[in-house]
Amino acid sequence: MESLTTYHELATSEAAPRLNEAQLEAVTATEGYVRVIAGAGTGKTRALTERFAYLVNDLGIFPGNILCVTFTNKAANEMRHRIRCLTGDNDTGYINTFHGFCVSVLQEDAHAVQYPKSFMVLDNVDIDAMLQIVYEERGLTLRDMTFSAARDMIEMLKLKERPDYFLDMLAMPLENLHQKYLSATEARDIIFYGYLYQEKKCFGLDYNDLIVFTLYIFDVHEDIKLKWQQRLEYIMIDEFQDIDALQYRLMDVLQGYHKNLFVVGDPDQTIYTWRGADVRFLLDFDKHYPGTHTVLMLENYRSVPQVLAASNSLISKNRMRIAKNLVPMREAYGPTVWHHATSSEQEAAWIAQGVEALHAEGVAYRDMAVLYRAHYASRSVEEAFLKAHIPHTVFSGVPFFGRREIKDALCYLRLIALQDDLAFQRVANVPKRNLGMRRMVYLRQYADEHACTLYQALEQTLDDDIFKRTKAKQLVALVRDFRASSEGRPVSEVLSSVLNVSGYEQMLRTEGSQERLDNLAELKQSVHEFETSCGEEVTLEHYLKHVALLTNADAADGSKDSVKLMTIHAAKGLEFRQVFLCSLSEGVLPSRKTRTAEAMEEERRLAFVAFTRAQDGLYLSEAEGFNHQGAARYPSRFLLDIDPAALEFSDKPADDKLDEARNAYALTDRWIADMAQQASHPVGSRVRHKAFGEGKVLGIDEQKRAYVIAFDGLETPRSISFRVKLETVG
Ligand SMILES: Nc1ncnc2c1ncn2[C@@H]1O[C@H](COP(=O)(O)OP(=O)(O)OP(=O)(O)O)[C@@H](O)[C@H]1O
Repeated sequence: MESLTTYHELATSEAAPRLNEAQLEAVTATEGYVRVIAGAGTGKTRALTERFAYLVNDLGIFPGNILCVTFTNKAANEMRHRIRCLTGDNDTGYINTFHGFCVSVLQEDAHAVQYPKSFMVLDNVDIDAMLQIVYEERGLTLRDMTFSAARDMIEMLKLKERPDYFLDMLAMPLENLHQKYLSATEARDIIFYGYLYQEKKCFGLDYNDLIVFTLYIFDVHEDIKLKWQQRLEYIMIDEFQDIDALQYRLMDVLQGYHKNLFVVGDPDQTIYTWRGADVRFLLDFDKHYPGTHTVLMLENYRSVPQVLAASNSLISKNRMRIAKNLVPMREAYGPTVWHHATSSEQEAAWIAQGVEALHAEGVAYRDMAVLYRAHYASRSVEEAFLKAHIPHTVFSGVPFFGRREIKDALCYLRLIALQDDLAFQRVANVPKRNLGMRRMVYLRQYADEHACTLYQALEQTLDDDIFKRTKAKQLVALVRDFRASSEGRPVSEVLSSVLNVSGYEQMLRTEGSQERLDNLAELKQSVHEFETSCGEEVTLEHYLKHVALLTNADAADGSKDSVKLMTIHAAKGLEFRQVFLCSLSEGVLPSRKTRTAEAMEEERRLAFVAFTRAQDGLYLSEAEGFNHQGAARYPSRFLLDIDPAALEFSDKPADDKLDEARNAYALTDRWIADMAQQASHPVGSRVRHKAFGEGKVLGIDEQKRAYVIAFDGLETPRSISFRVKLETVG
């Protein structure tokens, strides 16, 4: 174990960051199955990064033989950067999200399922554009189903009801799939098959497909599977508490040859159950992989003791958990404050004042964050910040990469790289080239008849009369010129140039859309950063696949000195010196949609994730008033979960208000308990009710959670709630 000594020396030397015993163990236990169960802020991410460096620097493993899976692209970028600093190597191997890794597999091996290397990764905006086509073709309206509901439905069908859907995409000829779509009659089927057809037509893959296609290729091509298994000598997975079943399957396949699998997670930070995450994968890891070496990390380096005391007391109220307490390593003082305001406006004003006061004490704006459960909670804070001229950036709402100008710019790049229909439809007439609806219909018909893309249709019909007074020729010339000249050119340069030559930026200048121009500048900057951080040469195709996987949180860079406003989900994995958690009202956090005891615990975990983002100070606030449904607002139960000794108060709510609040929690809890009641008497059985006497169960209303009972002594049947005790008769 010479390397361990070397590493230990390195780890405890002045030059390198110190690692504690548990971290050191996690870093140096490289062989076999290793599970790290660690608390928030205990240095999981640091241990993961150091482990990567240890494998490469000390053990001589090639970065290209290591897969390191992170939860967001932002985390992947950060890790890549940290690892480059540690190893000095530009090749950082496969540090990616599961989806990003699948893109790498498919880029190399999609030919095995007759998909081209240039397949497209679809994001929500692309999916909506496809739905738009389906809705128009089949006369559906948003009243039939909103796009967002349609996207959810497609995802559920793909995951649960029709998990074999991909066979339709792979084995069925395009025309047959088209027919299946045309002959569908129910809205659900029309949307589903219409979408599959659109996807296949442009070789588009959504996030779900990326994993499903990869698994399918591994299933049917033993040689390809073995190649990847052999390549990945070490696999490490961060945020393992939020892994879902498909990702777990993928990981299980990938580790099958070398069997070196390292996972790290915190059961108390599971906040994606609603999206299919299952903490059991972490808890039962040792059962699935016997011989698992488990490391516990509890020493928290992030937060001051006051913040940890509040966090520990909060999460200890969850019943379904393995008890563990975070141990503070910092000694500094820093408050956890509960502020009760009389209105949302006052709450927001208090936050603005707090931010200004901290700023005056020398805290940079970029080191402060305002977190909230739901997007709408940001509005009043934003208004207060505008009034007080506090620089701030909202990382929620319309995602950066979903913004109109960003999507348009990316579609110009796509038009150059792929000439796909979606990109063409989006920007052919932006800026105006006189290629409106009528000419688009003409092109669509031509494309259908000649089985070609819209862009090819335009190329072939350019001299037709219908295009006489248009700028169609300029558009085709633009695409041709850029296609010929873009190879080998940096993507950032192509982007700047196409926005200029196409007249797109000019159009925004004429419109006076400074914010959109600023966003484009930000995009150019992010492309440039990607090029410089990527190491290898970035092609246009490569960049486009990467960007389709980006989410809102990925745009949350730390360069601007502004306060960050984001949802708690977006703040996962991040840390800030000062955290303001606002709108901590019952019905917001916990959300009023909480229907089960499990969901209530997930809400509490969400609050815990928010608390544990804070390094030096945590400010919790809520306001009196009425919620959107017109009911009185109460402080969140999670505030009362906190050990009062860990809190400082700034305007405490009156005691009678708190009593009312406790009554409101009890009501919700009773309702949740009722919802959990199951029917225990089958239809047809005889029962006895304490007031109505004997009767027969006629039916069971699951929706209402009630029996329908014909009592012998009553003329008409009654609905009786599951919650009432009934005796079995006979
Ligand atoms: N051994 C250590 N000594 C000093 N500081 C440390 C040590 N390990 C980690 N830290 C610091 O503690 C903070 C938290 O570390 P890190 O982000 O890796 O935690 P984490 O476990 O991934 O957190 P979370 O799960 O809450 O997102 C960071 O600022 C990191 O630099």
